[in-house]
Amino acid sequence: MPTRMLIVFNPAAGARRRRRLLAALDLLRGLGMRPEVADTARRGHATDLAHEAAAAGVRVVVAAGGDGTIAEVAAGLAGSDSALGVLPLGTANVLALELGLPRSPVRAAEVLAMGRTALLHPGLARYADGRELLFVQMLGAGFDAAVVHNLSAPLKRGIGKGAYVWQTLRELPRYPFAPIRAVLDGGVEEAASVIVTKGRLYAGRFLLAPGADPHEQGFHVVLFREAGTLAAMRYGAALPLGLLPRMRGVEIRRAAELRLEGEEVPAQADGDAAGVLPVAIGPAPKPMRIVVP
Ligand SMILES: Nc1ncnc2c1ncn2[C@@H]1O[C@H](COP(=O)(O)OP(=O)(O)OP(=O)(O)O)[C@@H](O)[C@H]1O
Repeated sequence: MPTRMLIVFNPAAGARRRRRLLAALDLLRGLGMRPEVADTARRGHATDLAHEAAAAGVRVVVAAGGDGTIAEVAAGLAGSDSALGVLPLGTANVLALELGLPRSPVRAAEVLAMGRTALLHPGLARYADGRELLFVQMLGAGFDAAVVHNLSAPLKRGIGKGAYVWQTLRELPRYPFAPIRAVLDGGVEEAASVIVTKGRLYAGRFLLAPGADPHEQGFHVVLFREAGTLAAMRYGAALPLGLLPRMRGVEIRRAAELRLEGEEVPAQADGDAAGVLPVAIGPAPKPMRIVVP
């Protein structure tokens, strides 16, 4: 009989994460479950591990890490019947917050043990060179992607979310704000930065797109119209106050498919660097199941 659950663990962030994983494992074993654990050895490894597990008929493959690990596991499960589980051990854990998953590893393990699933509709980004990238929460182009591209991994491990604040301050005076053309199914838009999102939240529990829902099809496209350091500072200050969606110069459109174009504009997907524009965005060929509370 195939294993019912594989936990794909990203050990890159050190000892504290391992302790949280062990707490979750204790709970699952106490309930008589025998999950297997596989550590990732490199970027992208979680996709291979998840793909092999799905091919072997593993019922639930759990991403134990942050949003990047979740996206990698989801990419490996795409098109299969295996469900995606989440143990939130990352820095921002946006998808976990979006789905209402508990932060405590023991409580999150209880959710996994219950095994209730819902449909998730990931997005698929297609690049000019034919490369495809699956994302579960968002794809950003412009300023926030520049922050992600230049973020120091050791600093992120050391001070967590503070690393984003630090890198934002470094990017503010130097990011060139090249214009972005967003070709939505309803028309063409211009913006300085764009975040294409499946969910409501951003950078943790901050509100970005109030009407979005990862269980539904389609995307909310957040357009940041104003370019420049001052505008980016205003947007950054509004985010933790929950005011971003109502800011002057911020507009939200809905789209089933879209294309983002721009000269040397960086992109990020689910918090990891994701190449440069142009990129075409649409739904993944098949929705997937995700374990939810
Ligand atoms: N063994 C490894 N060594 C180095 N990098 C790895 C390893 N395993 C995974 N990674 C990479 O680390 C990146 C970040 O990991 P992850 O998303 O789990 O945590 P995070 O970035 O702290 O969390 P969040 O995305 O929620 O902020 C992933 O995109 C993944 O590609």
